[in-house]
Amino acid sequence: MSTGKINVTVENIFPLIKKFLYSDHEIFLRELISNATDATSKLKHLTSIGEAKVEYGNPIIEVKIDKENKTLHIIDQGIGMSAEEVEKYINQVAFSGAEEFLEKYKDSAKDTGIIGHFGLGFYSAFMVADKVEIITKSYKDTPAAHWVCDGSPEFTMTESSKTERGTEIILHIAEDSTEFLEENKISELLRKYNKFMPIPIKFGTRQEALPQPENAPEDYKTEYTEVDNIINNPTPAWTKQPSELSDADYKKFYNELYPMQFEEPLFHIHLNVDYPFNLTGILYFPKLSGDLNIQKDKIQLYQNQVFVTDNVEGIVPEFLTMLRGVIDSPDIPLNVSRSYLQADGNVKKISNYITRKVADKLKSLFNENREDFEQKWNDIKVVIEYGMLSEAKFYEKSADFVLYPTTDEKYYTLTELKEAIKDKQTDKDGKLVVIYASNKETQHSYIEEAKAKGYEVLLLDSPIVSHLIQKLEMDNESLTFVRVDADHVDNLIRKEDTKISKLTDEEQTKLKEVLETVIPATTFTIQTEALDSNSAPFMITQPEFMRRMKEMQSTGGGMFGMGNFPEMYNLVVNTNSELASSILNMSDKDSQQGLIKQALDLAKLSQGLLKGEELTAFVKRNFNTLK
Ligand SMILES: Nc1ncnc2c1ncn2[C@@H]1O[C@H](COP(=O)(O)OP(=O)(O)OP(=O)(O)O)[C@@H](O)[C@H]1O
Repeated sequence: MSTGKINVTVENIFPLIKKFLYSDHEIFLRELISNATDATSKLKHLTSIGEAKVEYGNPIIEVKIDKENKTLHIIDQGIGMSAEEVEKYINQVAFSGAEEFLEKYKDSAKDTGIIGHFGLGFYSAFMVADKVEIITKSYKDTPAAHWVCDGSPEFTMTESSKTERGTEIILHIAEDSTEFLEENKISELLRKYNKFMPIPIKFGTRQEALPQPENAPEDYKTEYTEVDNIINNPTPAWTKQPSELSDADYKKFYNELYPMQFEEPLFHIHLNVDYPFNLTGILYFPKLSGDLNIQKDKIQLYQNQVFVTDNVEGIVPEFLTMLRGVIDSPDIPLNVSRSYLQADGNVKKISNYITRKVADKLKSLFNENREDFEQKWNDIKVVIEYGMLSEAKFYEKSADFVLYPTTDEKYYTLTELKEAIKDKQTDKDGKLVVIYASNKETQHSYIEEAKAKGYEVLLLDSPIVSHLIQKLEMDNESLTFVRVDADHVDNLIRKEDTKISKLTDEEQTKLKEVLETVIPATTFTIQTEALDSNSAPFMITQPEFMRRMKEMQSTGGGMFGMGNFPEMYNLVVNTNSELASSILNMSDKDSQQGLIKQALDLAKLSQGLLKGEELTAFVKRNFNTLK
């Protein structure tokens, strides 16, 4: 037996580790299983190159709980270590690594961020155990070693009688960590961190039904056999080549990743690059409904099949964090703070690569089956529009596949749209006016009027659309967007002035005065217009500029302070309508006021603005006229 003192300068760093990593104790299991996996993979490599003259076989890693002795065991069949190697790798490497770690991250460890994803390695065992044993036998012909350390820098090392190759780590779980002796807890951790690790991991056994024999009697009772309970899939879809996978395989993997997600993904993107960085993965475009699973089922980041985090902020461009799937890369630095991550050149390249792949995929989906793409548009548009606004590269590429749907479900690209509307929707200054609606129901009458004039009306209803329109207008000088209810239909596209007014200027002024006695200027700005005599006599509109700025502010951006402004409405009164003349010529003040009130209420009704008490009074008044 030998005893010794581990060469650390900090007398007792265990309490420090516990303190700093309090919330992330659970990562110890991931670290130990990673070591076991590495040891097994190394053996595979050594046997394959003829360096290790032993049978590789079908090694597994076993995790075992011994409740009685309050121990947790992690057993592998990998390369193992000789006593000298334990001395070197554990006493020196692991411990000095831990010390270095502490020195470096003493301060940043307090930040929440990515702290849980450090590779603290073997040392992390002491976060949950007050004594750790290593029983290990090297693949080389050396005696097995037994190392014991109780958390102080002192250790003992003896020879062990272990005969099989590999390493067993025994954790004597500390009083304050007994949750790690619970089967459910360990199961949960294995599912979270080790679901796709490359070596099979056994945790207990399970019953498996034996196949029913041929000619089984009617009252045949299914027989069961006990088999290893393997908790992981060592060859997840992203580690395979796209050519090996069918659509069904991709869907199956989606279910494996998100067992609680019952909706199928719309499509997937297989990522695979090995220069200038290594990255594999599969991203899925989900159907984005308003449910909260969006929050829960996120993109998962792996490092060589070990789960790291599902917070991929900074690695995946923000607009794509709404997607699902996995990214696996050994090149993403995990032991650094978020701000560093954002400045890291490799990480930026990864983010650009993902953006480009997503754009390419969207383009090919559009080219290969436009009809199908159109059907999916409603479910993917928010991600795309967000990408157009936030990533210049994506915006450039998006012109190839972004669609502009009409209220009649016709889908145009921007180029097609310009061509389709250029004859009827060019104004007197040569600008192309794109008319759009944001809600088919509430803007129904406006949409109908615009369509009756032969205009195309787009349906742009996502929450960030006002920002997008603003950007499109900036990039296309000859293009201007206007919502159907921004003005009277005759004014949406200003053509040469050929308006003839029935009323003289004095009559128009007088009409305005009369209207203002009933309709105070604080609620509506009255705008008298000589329009087609068949057009609606009263119409409420919302000027484009103010409305858009307000919308932009409520979704971030726009003009400062605009969000607090009240809604702005105009009341367009058609001076060529019969109603305008009637109002003007009425001698009885009460009847005149009644008529104005009725016309205003009808206009409000069509904009969905007549509510509450006003609506009740309106309905009552109108029933009375039916008596
Ligand atoms: N199960 C094991 N079988 C064989 N060798 C092991 C085993 N566990 C640890 N080792 C050896 O001990 C060394 C130190 O392990 P430790 O986990 O502290 O660091 P690491 O794995 O090198 O790096 P990381 O900090 O990323 O985990 C390993 O590099 C390895 O040589």
